[in-house]
Amino acid sequence: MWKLMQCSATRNNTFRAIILKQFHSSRPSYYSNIRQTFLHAPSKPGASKYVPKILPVGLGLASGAFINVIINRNKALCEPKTRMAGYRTVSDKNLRFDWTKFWTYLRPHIWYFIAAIAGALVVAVLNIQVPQVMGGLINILAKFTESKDSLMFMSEIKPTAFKLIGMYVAQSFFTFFYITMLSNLGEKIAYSMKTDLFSSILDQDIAFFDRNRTGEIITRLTSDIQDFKSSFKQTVSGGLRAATQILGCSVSLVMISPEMTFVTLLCVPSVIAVGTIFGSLLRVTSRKAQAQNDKTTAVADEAVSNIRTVRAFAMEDQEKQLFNTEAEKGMNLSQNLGVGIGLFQAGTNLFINGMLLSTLYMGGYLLSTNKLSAGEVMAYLMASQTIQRSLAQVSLLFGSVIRGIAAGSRIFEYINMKPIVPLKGGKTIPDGLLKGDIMFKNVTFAYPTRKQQDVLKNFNLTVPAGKTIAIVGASGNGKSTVVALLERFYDVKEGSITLDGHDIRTLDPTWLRKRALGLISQEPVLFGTSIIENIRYGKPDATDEEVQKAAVLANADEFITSFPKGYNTLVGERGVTLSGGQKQRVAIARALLKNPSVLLLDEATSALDAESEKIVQAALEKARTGRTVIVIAHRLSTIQNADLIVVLDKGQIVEMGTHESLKKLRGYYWSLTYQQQQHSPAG
Ligand SMILES: Nc1ncnc2c1ncn2[C@@H]1O[C@H](COP(=O)(O)OP(=O)(O)OP(=O)(O)O)[C@@H](O)[C@H]1O
Repeated sequence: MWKLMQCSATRNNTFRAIILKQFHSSRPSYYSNIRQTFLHAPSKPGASKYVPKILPVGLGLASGAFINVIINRNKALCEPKTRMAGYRTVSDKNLRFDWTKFWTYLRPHIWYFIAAIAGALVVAVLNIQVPQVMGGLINILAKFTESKDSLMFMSEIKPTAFKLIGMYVAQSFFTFFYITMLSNLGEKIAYSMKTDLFSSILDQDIAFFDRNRTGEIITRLTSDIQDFKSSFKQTVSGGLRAATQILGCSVSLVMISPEMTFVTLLCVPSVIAVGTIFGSLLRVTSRKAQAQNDKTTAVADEAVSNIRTVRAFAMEDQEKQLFNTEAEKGMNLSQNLGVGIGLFQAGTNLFINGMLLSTLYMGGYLLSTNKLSAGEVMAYLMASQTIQRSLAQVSLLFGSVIRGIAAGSRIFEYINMKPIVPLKGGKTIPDGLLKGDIMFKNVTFAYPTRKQQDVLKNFNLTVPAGKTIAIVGASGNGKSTVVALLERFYDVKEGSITLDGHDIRTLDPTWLRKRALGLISQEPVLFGTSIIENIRYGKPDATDEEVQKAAVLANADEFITSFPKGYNTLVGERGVTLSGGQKQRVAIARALLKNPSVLLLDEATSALDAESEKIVQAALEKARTGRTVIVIAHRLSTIQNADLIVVLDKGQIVEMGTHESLKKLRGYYWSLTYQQQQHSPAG
């Protein structure tokens, strides 16, 4: 060591400066990679102040979790009860990554992939060669530290310096090249997966949406796609580079000094072991933190989208408290992650410094015994550092791969999911021939999410074309279910439903919904665009005149034209800037625009006040002409003109007749509904 110091002192400071510069410059990007690998979100300024600097990671994570449990348990005992965050955490355990499917996304862009790999390999090969050329440069520097012949120095150093410059320029160019290729590839794959995923989600059965929360579905479209994309890019670029560099630099090390290589190799297994253990510990914490972030987002999402209910119940404080609790859990997990990352970085730092010192010591010894030149020691240092960095990167990539595979599995789960009721395919009835005869034959049905409970049992109903049938009954007796089955939102368990004698399962569902049926429900939801766009949703190719005609039929034209912007008035999110009656009339116009043969009115006026109901009712009266109509109703006023009234109880028809005949019958369920309505202002 002493000899090495003497050597360094006499040969000037250049050698030391170059070594230290190389050593330090390598670390910022390396550490930012670590953070990128384990943290999904960019680091928060100031977050590190919470992180204790030295703690064994297991102890840190475990004690953090223990303290959290104690704090949360005490809090739970003291805090007032508020709604639960009710967010279903999906287990990834049974999901499998579909490699065949992945290949179908990769195959069309295979040239980008090959180009990216080639570029990354060139960069890796250059990285391997740079230490050797740098070593040559150091040898020339060392040679001229004592002799002051600058002309000679310039001529000797020129070829090596130019070679090095050329290599650095080539390295920059190929780095740019492979990152661009990889970025294009990643974006193209992510785009295809995202659009396929969205398309698959929209194709799913309604039962799928009964089972899964909107927040969870959206997470797959956003953060899972993002995770998969970044993991893919990181794995291809980092993995390839790391593997090539480890291999290439190992060869260089052996060529420079087999003795020193042996000493270095002794450390490799421990580096891999520690890296892997840390990697998996941090990965688990990272996944927990990410899941907790999703949960926090879901709480915020529900509070914001239900702001009117929150305000009406003065629940702002409770919502804030719920959000704070979930956000705090997220913060605690992220802090644990921070402790782990801190320890990992500190440990890596210590290890790299130790390696540097021992290589210097050993290198100095070999230098003093003339077995190695200063340039060779320098080349050795650079190559061994490249290997250390690459090894650390491989262990970090391991976490990224696991995360990417988990995200990919979740994405493919939805993409590969086939709906029971397909959107398209089947017979259609030509326009002129469609009459609108409907028949339910011995229909038994249970919702897929509650298979044990038959909502309809041996349900039989005939609705002749052009007639109006009203279905009444107490709440929860299956009235809306009749409409849902006709729309084929679900398929019947037993029996069949026919339209003009055709089982609806043999008809094209898109044609059925687009052309044959028009559904108007109790709480119509509009899209946050203009009134004209909302009405045109019923028939995208409708002219402005057709839209206006439908609005006139729905008694909507008058109020629409009274707005300063008329049909171009924006209705706000879900139509929030329109009154209930106005929204309903826009929805009626939207349904009438497609000129359906069968009109399904699922309590279409029950959410309205008496005045609005009268206006909407008048609109519906006009719309009924020449159509088969099924009315689901609570109020007698809505069914006075029905040709037949059916009383439903626990999924079975218990009474059937005209308005007058049923009034006389006074069956239990009918009289219940009847009496209720007689005493209500709208009845
Ligand atoms: N998507 C669903 N998944 C599971 N069960 C459901 C679903 N929708 C309704 N149900 C159940 O089916 C039964 C019938 O519901 P349905 O909505 O048809 O009743 P309804 O007579 O229209 O009631 P209301 O007059 O209150 O609207 C109820 O017990 C209800 O809880």
